[in-house]
Amino acid sequence: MLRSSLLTLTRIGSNRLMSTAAKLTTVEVNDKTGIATLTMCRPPVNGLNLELLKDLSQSIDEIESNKSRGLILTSSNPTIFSAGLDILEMYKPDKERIRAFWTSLQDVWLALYGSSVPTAAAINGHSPAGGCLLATSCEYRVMLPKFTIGLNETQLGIVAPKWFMSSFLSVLPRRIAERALNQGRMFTTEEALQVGLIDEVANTKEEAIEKCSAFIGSFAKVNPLARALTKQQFRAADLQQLENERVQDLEKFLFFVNQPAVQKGLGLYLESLKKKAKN
Ligand SMILES: CCCCCC/C=C\CC(=O)SCCNC(=O)CCNC(=O)[C@H](O)C(C)(C)COP(=O)(O)OP(=O)(O)OC[C@H]1O[C@@H](n2cnc3c(N)ncnc32)[C@H](O)[C@@H]1OP(=O)(O)O
Repeated sequence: MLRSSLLTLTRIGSNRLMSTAAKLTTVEVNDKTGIATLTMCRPPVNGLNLELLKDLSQSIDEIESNKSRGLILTSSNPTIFSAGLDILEMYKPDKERIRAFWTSLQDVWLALYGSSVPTAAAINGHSPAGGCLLATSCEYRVMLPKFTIGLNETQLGIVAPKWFMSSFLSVLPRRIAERALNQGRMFTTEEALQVGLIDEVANTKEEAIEKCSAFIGSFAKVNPLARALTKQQFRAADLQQLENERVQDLEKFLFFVNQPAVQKGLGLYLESLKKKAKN
């Protein structure tokens, strides 16, 4: 792969840092455990724009092909895991770019939810909407206290697609998932633990990464192929559904996002975020 040949390798202690210039993600492989930490680093809030999504896809592919023992997804921002989709991509969108944006989001979900390696999210900050999608696409979640996580789309007047729901439903009981989605509910760390949206709480990012590593380490004595095929069988129907409906899903998104009422709602929401940021 072209990107692999451009890859620069730097050593930090027992970790190999794999990254290219101007990237919005870094991948660090721990030499002792063989586990890769994939860090999102797009200031100010890790908003998922086209470039970050492309970087995430490439990094996930890289981790798969480098035969890492597992993948831990986290953020370089100390208070935000990811603010979800970058609303600026959807507000007054550019025709070509928004197609590429949604297609890249589909790619990231297919790669992460369907990844053959064990995956865990060290959720070191707020994780609304698309951030929650990434976290629930992983097999295990460890979150720091005093943050929030959830699919808040209905609060913005938009609808989470079926595949967002698949990830959510792979973690939560149907009744809780349905109510939370309908309400656009954001869970505090404590509430998320109580309902099972996250698996553990950690006090620091380092501790969260350790707990994620311990989860991945729990597969050490399991045959990797048997584990990967078992995971993929569990997730096959969800993955296949999006694979089969990718084009329709894109067209549905484009139709919906271009509705004047949706544009108006996104504009107002952006304004409220900006006002809040100023105060
Ligand atoms: C339309 C068709 C169907 C689509 C289906 C799928 C749809 C959506 C999935 C999504 O992911 S939509 C995005 C949902 N995300 C949110 O609602 C989160 C909004 N953000 C926040 O709640 C907060 O920013 C935060 C993440 C809790 C962080 O708070 P903090 O106080 O630390 O930072 P702020 O001051 O609020 O923000 C700083 C800066 O970032 C801008 N910003 C924040 N979030 C977004 C975002 N998602 N997209 C674009 N920009 C964002 C915010 O406006 C500030 O900007 P400036 O004023 O500094 O320019």
